Amino acid sequence: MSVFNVLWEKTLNYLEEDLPMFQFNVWIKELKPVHEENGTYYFEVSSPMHKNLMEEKYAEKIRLTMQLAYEELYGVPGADIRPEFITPQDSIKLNIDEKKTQPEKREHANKTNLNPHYTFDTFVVGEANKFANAAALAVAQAPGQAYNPLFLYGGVGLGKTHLMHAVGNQILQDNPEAEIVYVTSETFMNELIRMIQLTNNRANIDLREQFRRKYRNIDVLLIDDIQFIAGKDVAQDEFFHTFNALRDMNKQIVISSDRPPKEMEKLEERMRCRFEWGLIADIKMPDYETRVAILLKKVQALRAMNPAVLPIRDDALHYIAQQKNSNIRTLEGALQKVIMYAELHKDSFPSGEIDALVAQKALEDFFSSPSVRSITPKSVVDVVCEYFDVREEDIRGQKRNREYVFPRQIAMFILRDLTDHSYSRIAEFFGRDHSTIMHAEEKIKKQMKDDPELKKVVEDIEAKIKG
Ligand SMILES: Nc1ncnc2c1ncn2[C@@H]1O[C@H](COP(=O)(O)OP(=O)(O)OP(=O)(O)O)[C@@H](O)[C@H]1O
Repeated sequence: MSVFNVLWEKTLNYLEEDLPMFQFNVWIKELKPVHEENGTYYFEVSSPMHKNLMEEKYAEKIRLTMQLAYEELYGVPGADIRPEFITPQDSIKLNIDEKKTQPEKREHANKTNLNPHYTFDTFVVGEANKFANAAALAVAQAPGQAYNPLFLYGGVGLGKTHLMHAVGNQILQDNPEAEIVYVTSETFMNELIRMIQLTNNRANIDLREQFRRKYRNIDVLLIDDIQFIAGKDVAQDEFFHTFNALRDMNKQIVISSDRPPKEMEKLEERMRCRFEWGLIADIKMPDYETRVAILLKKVQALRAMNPAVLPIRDDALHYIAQQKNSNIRTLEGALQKVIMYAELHKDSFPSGEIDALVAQKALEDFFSSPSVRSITPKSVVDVVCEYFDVREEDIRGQKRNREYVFPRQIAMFILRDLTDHSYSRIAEFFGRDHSTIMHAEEKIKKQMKDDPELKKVVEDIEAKIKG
């Protein structure tokens, strides 16, 4: 799938939740992403009337949503995104059909859901992750031959996903023809369940074949957060056969987990022993110097992407990095918060640079919140249910009435705000895809900016949760 298609798929998920069903089905779903050039994203529309309507009514919404989706996919703001709507005649004039059939190779190289920013170059190596990094590099240089599977484990937000993507990106760079699939175990399970439901209908019997082809006719499988598969019998069984098929053909498998195989209680024995066949490498919390170096690298990347980001002095980075109990994702969150704060208050520090004092001000409440460990998805949902007088099964269920969707999104937002649970972990609790959690987080964040009453509601609920 091309980068444009991946971005559009994610944008569609968001728009589907935001727009009335009729508008979404009639106008938005019909758009055909055809071509991207220097930030302009061309969509083919069915008629001049459709084009006018898109330009007048939906263009801005689509632009903002694509920007949000871009940031969520790649972890950096989507620079200048401009949607453009063209009729089939325009598309001939612009010669877009010709561009669509550009060399096979380029199209192929884009067919991946890897984050291009997660590479070995952007991964900072220190004592805590040097073994995992070396193992990942060895695998990237000799896929299917060095260690198979490579099993990476470690705490939340310490770089497992980053390293997996780095393996994939490196293999793709050396061999643009390689078929690489990155998937979380949660998505693997959801796809499997959907496939099983659909194949109950005999007309769809070849879906099973399609599913198997997707996971077995590839060169590299990167599967993230495998711990969620433990105890799910059908998924474990399917994964067992996928694993065997790939390994028998010397195809590389990289697995990540929050714990080593021997501590995964509900994991079937046959799976455990296969996970132990290759190499098991752990990632620990990086030391202080490495944390500073990681933050520095993030700042450099951010400023390269967006020169308007104010310069940040080393003492500010040291201030952030000294928060010992925070994982890298939390530190990145702190850095983002400092940048946002500085942007809003830049008139009050004439030096134009972000220093430790500014960082300290920006992060007044950030690190002093209660231990993130004591706040669980269940404890948040309990308080939210009480506040809105709804039942837990309605919040965690699939109903889409506003009376449930709104508290559900608030609960998702609060979990991201008060804890360092990953999107996948929260998604798993709500039985949804991680993009739904990202969307809820962004949506509530945006609404809070415009609506002081909502801000107060969220603060009240958060205060109750903190006790
Ligand atoms: N050594 C590092 N160098 C650069 N960035 C890092 C490093 N370690 C972690 N990060 C960054 O921290 C963030 C969180 O990392 P990542 O998502 O890979 O964590 P994870 O271990 O997969 O977490 P989870 O268990 O929640 O899935 C990412 O933005 C990643 O780029």
